[in-house]
Amino acid sequence: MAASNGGALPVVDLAPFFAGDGAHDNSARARAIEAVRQAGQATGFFRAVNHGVPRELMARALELSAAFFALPDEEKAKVRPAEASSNAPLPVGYARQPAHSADKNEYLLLFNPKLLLNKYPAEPAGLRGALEECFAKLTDLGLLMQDILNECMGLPPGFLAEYNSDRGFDFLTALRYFPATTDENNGSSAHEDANCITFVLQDDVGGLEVRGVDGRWVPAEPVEGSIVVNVGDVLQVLSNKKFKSATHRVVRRPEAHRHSIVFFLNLHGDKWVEPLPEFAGDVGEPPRYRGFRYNEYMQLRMRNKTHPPSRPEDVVHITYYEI
Ligand SMILES: O=C(O)CCC(=O)C(=O)O
Ligand SMILES: [Fe+2]
Repeated sequence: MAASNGGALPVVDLAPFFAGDGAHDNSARARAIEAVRQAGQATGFFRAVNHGVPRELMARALELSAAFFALPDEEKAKVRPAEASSNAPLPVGYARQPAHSADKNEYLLLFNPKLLLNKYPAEPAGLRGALEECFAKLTDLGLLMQDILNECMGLPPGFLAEYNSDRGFDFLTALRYFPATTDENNGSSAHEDANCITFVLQDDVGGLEVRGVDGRWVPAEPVEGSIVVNVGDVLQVLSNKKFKSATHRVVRRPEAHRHSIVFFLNLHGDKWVEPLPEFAGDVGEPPRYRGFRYNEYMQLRMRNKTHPPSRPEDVVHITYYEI
């Protein structure tokens, strides 16, 4: 059996971006930026190490999240989203994919804790704190990665930071995937993420896969302490498809629940998204997408989940805006 060494994904060492050893090592910095550029243009997927999120926090959050999902359904139902309309861009709290969905998982969704929109489980003690700490650390990592991608894309310094300066739409999900059955193992169907940049923390079960440049599925195996990073649709559109929104899926494994914590560095719903002139008119390339207001796309994507179309071709992807 092949070793699960995670060797298939490019590894990006972010140590030179943090204070301490190597912080002023410009060649290490340049290597990391080049590795992100190559991965971003090839598959949109890579693995980050020395990313500034403490290992202990990652392990603790995954363990507490597993303890929450192991609670009886009645307990979990206490944090179901309120029926009445909420100010949150997506329903917060606990949800299980609808029975008719091909995706077999359940999750807890939260927005930036500072917005006071979230619903937290009372149990297990410590889960709320761990998820809030993860949220803060992953936001910091998201902003760093956004600056790195800004440089990879050759944009003016601080361009993406200014374009995406509102942190009101970022969200985090803690997920549990059910064990595969004898006839079915879909955990999360092949998709691209709608947002800007996604980070995945996972337990040791495995099952996350990314579509390689040759179209084959490559496992993003768990490697303790590392974080899987992927580029989302917003950056694919801004870069006029020079940077790839990673196609990925989760395949369930038999005999084990899988847990992950996924952070989505997002974009405010009011923002307009279209190919930047640097990747279109300025370089004589036709725009590959028409412009759209981001919230329109997010709501269409949410509808895919709540009202899955019977014909797969009716599921909305970023191709919906393709010219
Ligand atoms: O759970 C994972 O590893 C990935 C989940 C995912 O792709 C998503 O929520 O968009
Ligand atoms: Fe995803």
